[in-house]
Amino acid sequence: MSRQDPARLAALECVEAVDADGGYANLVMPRILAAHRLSGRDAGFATELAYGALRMHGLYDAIIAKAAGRPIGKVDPAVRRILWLGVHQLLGMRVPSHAAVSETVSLARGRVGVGPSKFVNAVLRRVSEATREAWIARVAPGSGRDAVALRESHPAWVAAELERALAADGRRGELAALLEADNAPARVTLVARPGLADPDELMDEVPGAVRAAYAPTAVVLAEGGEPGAVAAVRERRAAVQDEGSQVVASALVAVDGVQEGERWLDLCAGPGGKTALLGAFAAPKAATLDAVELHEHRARLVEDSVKAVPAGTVAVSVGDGTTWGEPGAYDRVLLDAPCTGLGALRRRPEARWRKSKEDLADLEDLQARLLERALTLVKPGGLVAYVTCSPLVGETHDVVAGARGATQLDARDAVARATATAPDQWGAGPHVQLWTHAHGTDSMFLALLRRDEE
Ligand SMILES: C[S@@+](CC[C@H](N)C(=O)[O-])C[C@H]1O[C@@H](n2cnc3c(N)ncnc32)[C@H](O)[C@@H]1O
Repeated sequence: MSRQDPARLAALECVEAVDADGGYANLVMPRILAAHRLSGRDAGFATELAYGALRMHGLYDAIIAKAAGRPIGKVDPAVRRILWLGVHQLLGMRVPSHAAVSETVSLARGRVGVGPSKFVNAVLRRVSEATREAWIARVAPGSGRDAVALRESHPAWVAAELERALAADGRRGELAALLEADNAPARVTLVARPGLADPDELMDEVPGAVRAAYAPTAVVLAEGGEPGAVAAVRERRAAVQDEGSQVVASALVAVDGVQEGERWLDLCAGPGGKTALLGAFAAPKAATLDAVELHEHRARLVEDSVKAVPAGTVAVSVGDGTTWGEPGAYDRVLLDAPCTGLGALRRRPEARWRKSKEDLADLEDLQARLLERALTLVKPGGLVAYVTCSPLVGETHDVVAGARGATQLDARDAVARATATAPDQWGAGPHVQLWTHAHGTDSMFLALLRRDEE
């Protein structure tokens, strides 16, 4: 039995659990790290290695096939996963070549046997003979969309949809920057829920934490920052939440001025990040918030997320948002619709490989039905915020264009008010589209609709 480096073994177990068994890296990795008793730098190395391999294997498959001189389909999947880890150390991390090759070969010997480990050795030696740039020039030459997609390891259809979304938002020519940003791990951002925690409190507690660029509630942790170590997070007065999510939820509250006792609805609430932020805004105004979620286990997560919000503010229900509720009952409705999540790819290394065009068509239909229901549940004159963490045209512009009985407001004004910025910095309107490469947030879409008076 050859010696195996525990951090590399942990990375391999994560890649296997995700690629072979359909797991989610962010759920399986903490358990694997705990089982190997890895923490600090070793845990960071294992996570960077596993996540990088899971993200970049579209590119790495092309390089492995070239280096091996055979189609990738002819490489045993168990061996291929080990090769991803080796290639990522060689081309995506600053691991010295000899260590990357010898440690990965040891891993292969222990996992798939001596014969395949020799193949791993030969392929990795060949890969180590050229730089990342030289390999890219060989397997993905040119600057066309497919070459950019391969270079940045995105499925071709995803790159095509993102290119279309950029063009629809006046951002032609930004595809490479967007796809590159998807491959950079996101810093952890916290929300200080208004009235429950203060950004200064979070920054005092966490060395190196700084205010985020736009949302006054948002604090960005330094690299390696551990949210579980923050008292306000444990007490649910603060939480991990992307800044883009904070911006769009806050924008719904920034329109019109909130009146005492308003009724609000969060129609797709799980796991409850935006519910808790809205609840924190609602409590001082004696507004109430109904939160609806289709899945029981996710509704329980919503209940947990609102623990620190004053009692009596938020009521959580399990229900189907396409049929739930009392028509005309609400002043403000947040519809944070189920979507492809293609605007949040940096958070989930495997996500880009799990979606298909068929999923997109199903989601577009569901999104349209949920928006129709949201516009039924809001009062005449009331507001609906339609939000997705996807910028795809079919999930954003097309869904909003199909809405009946409502008028679209200029969401840039609401975002500007929520973030103390100028409206014209938020695009051409009337929607607001945040972009990972431009704003450093998830690529969230926001449209604000006012239900027409009868
Ligand atoms: C984008 S997530 C919402 C995220 C949430 N707003 C937050 O900030 O934590 C969409 C949620 O909608 C739920 N969902 C899907 N179909 C639904 C339906 N028909 N009715 C209600 N909820 C639904 C999903 O289970 C998922 O939890």
